[in-house]
Amino acid sequence: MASVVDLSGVGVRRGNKWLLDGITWDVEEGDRWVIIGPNGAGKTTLMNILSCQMHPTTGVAGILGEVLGTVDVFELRPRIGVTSAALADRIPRGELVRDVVVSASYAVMGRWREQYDQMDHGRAEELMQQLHVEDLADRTFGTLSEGERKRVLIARALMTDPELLLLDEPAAGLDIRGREELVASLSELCLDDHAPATVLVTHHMEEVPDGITHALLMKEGHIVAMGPAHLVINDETLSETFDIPLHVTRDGQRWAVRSAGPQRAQQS
Ligand SMILES: Nc1ncnc2c1ncn2[C@@H]1O[C@H](COP(=O)(O)OP(=O)(O)OP(=O)(O)O)[C@@H](O)[C@H]1O
Repeated sequence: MASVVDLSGVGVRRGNKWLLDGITWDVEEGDRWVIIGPNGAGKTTLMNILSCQMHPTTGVAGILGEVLGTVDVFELRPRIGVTSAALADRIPRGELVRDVVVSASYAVMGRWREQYDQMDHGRAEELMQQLHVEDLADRTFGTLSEGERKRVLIARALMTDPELLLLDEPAAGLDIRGREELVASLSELCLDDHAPATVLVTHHMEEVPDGITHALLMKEGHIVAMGPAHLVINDETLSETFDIPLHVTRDGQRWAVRSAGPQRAQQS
């Protein structure tokens, strides 16, 4: 399997602070990673390196076989699909859903005069079906629920057939139904052999979809644990990551976590 991400000793420094420190990590084709960590752990900074929006201060960041700093990032970025809240904010609210998806072919937000061919439209239709938003194709983005928007953005991120898919807190701000529908869509994606290597960031174990193969736990800019998800995610590693005693359970393919502190001890 080829390396999609190959980080070696990556650090990012701003002022006196190391936002990332000594990150050595490989993502291979077919991998589906979840990155878990508390607020301020450095997850978004790491995603900014992966999406070629930021260069490391130290170390070597290999992305899709190229080394950041030695390659034109404008050639690399179209090979990477990204969804994030920051990106969602930049989508014009009056844009039709079908145009939000198809316009990714030209890496534009807000369709103007670009011409798309039948293949582009066919691909957009296929992805809207895959993400269960085909019935929303003629609605404007601004009229969608938060959960619907998130699924449309994933369809858009897949439009260019990326080799790496980055999902930064895809379920943030959703109610339980929205979260469950999104996690179901993400599970389908993660279990699809043809889907690109995927890295998903979340704070919540309940949002980890079926099909995730690996986990990277981080805090204060460094890695606490990483490896196959079923080996890495446990009471000890999660408690260390979040600095609080935690108890994690797995029911079927879904994870759940709760405090293992004094309250729980008193109840039992
Ligand atoms: N340009 C900057 N200068 C100084 N500090 C920064 C800068 N950008 C981010 N930070 C700090 O770096 C740390 C890591 O930020 P980052 O956004 O990567 O964390 P995160 O894990 O994504 O957090 P959250 O879960 O809250 O989104 C935070 O403490 C943040 O305040």
